[in-house]
Amino acid sequence: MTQKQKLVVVGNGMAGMNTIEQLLKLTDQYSITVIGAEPHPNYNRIMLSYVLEGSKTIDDIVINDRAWYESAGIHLITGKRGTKINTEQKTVQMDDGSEVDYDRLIIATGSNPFILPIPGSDLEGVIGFRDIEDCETMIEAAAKYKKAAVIGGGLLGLEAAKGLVQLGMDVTVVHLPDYLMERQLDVTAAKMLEKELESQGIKFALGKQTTALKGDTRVTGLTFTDGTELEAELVVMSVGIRPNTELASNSGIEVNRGIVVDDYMQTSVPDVFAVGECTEHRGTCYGLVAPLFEQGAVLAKTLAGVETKPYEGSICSTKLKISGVDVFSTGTFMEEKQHTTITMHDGWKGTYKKIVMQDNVIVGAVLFGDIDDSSRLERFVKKGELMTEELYAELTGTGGCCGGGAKVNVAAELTDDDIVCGCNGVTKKMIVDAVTIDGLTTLDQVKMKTGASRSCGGCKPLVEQVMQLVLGNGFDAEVKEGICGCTTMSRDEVVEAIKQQNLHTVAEVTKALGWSQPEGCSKCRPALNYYLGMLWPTTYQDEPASRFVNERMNANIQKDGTYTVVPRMYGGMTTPQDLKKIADVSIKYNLPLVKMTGGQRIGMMGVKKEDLPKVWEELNMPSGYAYAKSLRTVKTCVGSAYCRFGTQDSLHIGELIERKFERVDFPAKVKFAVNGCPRNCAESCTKDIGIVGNDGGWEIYVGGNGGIKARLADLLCKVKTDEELIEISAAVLQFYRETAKYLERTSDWVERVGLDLIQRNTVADVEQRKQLAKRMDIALSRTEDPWQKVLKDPKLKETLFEKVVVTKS
Ligand SMILES: Cc1cc2nc3c(=O)[nH]c(=O)nc-3n(C[C@H](O)[C@H](O)[C@H](O)COP(=O)(O)OP(=O)(O)OC[C@H]3O[C@@H](n4cnc5c(N)ncnc54)[C@H](O)[C@@H]3O)c2cc1C
Ligand SMILES: NC(=O)c1ccc[n+]([C@@H]2O[C@H](COP(=O)([O-])OP(=O)(O)OC[C@H]3O[C@@H](n4cnc5c(N)ncnc54)[C@H](O)[C@@H]3O)[C@@H](O)[C@H]2O)c1
Ligand code: SF4
Ligand code: FES
Repeated sequence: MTQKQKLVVVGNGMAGMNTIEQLLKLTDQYSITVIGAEPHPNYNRIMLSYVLEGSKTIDDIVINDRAWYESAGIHLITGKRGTKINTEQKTVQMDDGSEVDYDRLIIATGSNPFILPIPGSDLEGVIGFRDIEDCETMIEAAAKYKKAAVIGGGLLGLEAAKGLVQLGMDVTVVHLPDYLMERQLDVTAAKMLEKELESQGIKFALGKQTTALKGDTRVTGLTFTDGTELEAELVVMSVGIRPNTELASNSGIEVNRGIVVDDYMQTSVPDVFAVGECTEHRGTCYGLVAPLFEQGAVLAKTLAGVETKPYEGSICSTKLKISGVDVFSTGTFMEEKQHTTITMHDGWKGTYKKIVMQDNVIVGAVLFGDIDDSSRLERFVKKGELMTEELYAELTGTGGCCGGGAKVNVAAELTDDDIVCGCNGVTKKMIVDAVTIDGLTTLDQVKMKTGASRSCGGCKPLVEQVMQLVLGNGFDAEVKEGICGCTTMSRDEVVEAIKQQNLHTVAEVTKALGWSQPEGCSKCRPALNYYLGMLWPTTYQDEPASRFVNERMNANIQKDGTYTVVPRMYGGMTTPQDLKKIADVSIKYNLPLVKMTGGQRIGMMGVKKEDLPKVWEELNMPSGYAYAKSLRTVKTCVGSAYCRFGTQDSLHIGELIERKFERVDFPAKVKFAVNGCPRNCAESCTKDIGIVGNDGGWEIYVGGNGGIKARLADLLCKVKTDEELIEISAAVLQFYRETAKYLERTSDWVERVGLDLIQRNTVADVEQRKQLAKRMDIALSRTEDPWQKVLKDPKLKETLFEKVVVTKS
């Protein structure tokens, strides 16, 4: 067997990983290692704007999760920075001193936000907006502070400002020129944009140059050259980016503004390539994904030894991702002497269109208010389309017997090679083939197969139009919710098919049910693993590779790559002996923080991965499952044992419940609370199951949630005895296991299936209730403490937790 060549990528971002995805489609000749400075797997940086404004979560924006790297055989090193390349010996050194050797190397280190070198720029509360950490800092600041300033009214600054307004902050955008987005818009469009954004709550300070930031430790305000000042407790700098060239320049690789590359993304040093925002190609550094993915396509082919056209540079188009604001710009948008323009400005409707031509060739455009023509204009600019009478009539809506007006079917007009999704280089033919050859019928499937609409999402309407063109009435944009893009089947259809066809592994399911990609994806694999375990509780062999990283590691990974260990404390109770053990282990392993959790137990933060098994062994306490879709905590009040108001023994019942239902898998995490009386000190109303003592027995509440979407629990029933309480709790939990969608919290589940159905099955129909409770007991009979399981299995311990020391061979 020939030895695979070693390919190392420094930079686990959008350009580097897109190149690797494209490379894997062409060849398996490389053994790949990826070094990423951030603690996360590869995520969609573009979507950070949506995370900030609250419409997406961090989980939603992960492009390739850790399971993807594992299944692609890629060695992923996160939380480490490449510091120096020895181009003679072909090694990359990392900031912890370890090394990795390469045959070929890709530098994909992206950019750094430019921070204005003015007094006060190092104060607390002054940040750029580039990564998850910045996003989290802003979200935290918005919870504590009121006034924010965003310096720089470009794409990033405006999206940041909108996000902060959504988070409730009073936001002023401070911009140097006297109109916004001057790098993408002309004055007319920029003024229309300003007006629209003002109506959405953003304030503007235009034509202002910041001289200093004020404050002792935390920023309190800005001062400007004209002597005026602005109060701000958070300052976001979005005044442009600088290619991150540090690694290359430390290593003797030619750097100008960016890392200098040729038309095949080769740097000045043999076998060292660069891609993405860190590069400079023919004198240009790019700051949008579409050009970076075009570079990646050329580089992937070069590395795979597949013939490729050279990369000759890109024409950029931009769209602002703020809902309710349609603005687009492509190519040359500011006319000069040599240009002619067509301009249409409708002040009443709030629309603006400008098309710029040179020698009759369309070279650029700006649209505001109505951007339906954006894809066509982008295409015309890329192709250098000539303006004709017909085209003029179409674009201005002035031609035809009815005075124009009829919308052109853009999808029909596209040629096979026309790009539909600029971000991902997806052509019309690729989408048509996905529908006609692969038989795909939903947008999610086409997105999964081709990548179309996976990044900024701006092309979604056009992708749908192309699908509509091919499928006609067979295309329904509002199709039923499939469990992911690998299938059109809903959760219920999948579960039913697993039962009917007696399927027992994830691979069997994806094969038998015709998944579009046999290995599944990060969305469906964990779901199938759960459904299979729920349906075949005594025989199913859990597939750890199909679980999220926290569940595979049995601990919660934190943003610096260390883990949190939370031992079980039944009913929120502990002993002096256990407390001493926690203290001793925390001191021994030098843990930076020991924290009381919201669920009445203790979190030991900052445990190194390789120390996890030792910590578990020395604690010798059961896992608290703080990382799992399982029973988390049973919060209790002191109840009748100690409280003078208490009528019921909440401590006893809380402990009983936690011991009974721990360890079994649920569709999502489950939290309980037990209270000794209706004063409700342990807050039953926001728990998945809340139990409240009353004089004659207990009240059981379901579907509460105190998290992102708060919901008060509904009263399910009142019972008299502890036995009834336990049996109904078991029946509710099992009914939830059997009918909820994977990741659906009880709060959403109760609203979807209805309290009535839950009451009928778990309270009214006693026989059904007993059957459910029995099935819960069967599921519970197979559980085992996961920490002990690892400790008993040296091989598992080694694969999951031994420190990977990368040495030069
Ligand atoms: C909030 C936001 C919104 C955006 N919206 C859009 C949009 O709508 N449309 C669009 O086209 N573009 C958008 N962009 C720009 C787009 O995200 C970037 O063009 C793209 O991410 C650049 O890809 P890259 O791989 O070159 O760099 P990055 O994605 O930044 O990846 C570089 C990675 O390398 C890591 N790294 C750096 N140095 C080292 C080292 N020495 N060792 C190891 N790792 C290292 C970094 O930590 C980073 O994870 C947006 C950017 C932001 C921040
Ligand atoms: N929707 C999108 O396509 C999108 C969204 C976010 C970010 N991005 C990309 O991220 C990168 C960073 O975005 P950006 O907006 O920071 O860069 P940018 O260079 O596009 O805009 C920076 C803006 O800051 C202004 N500025 C410069 N110095 C200033 C000062 N001292 N005071 C006030 N204003 C000043 C500039 O005039 C400019 O308009 C860009 O490459 C951008 O294309 C794209
Ligand atoms: S809920 Fe009732 S019993 Fe429990 S601590 Fe509060 S007052 Fe006492
Ligand atoms: S154009 Fe951005 S995802 Fe398609």
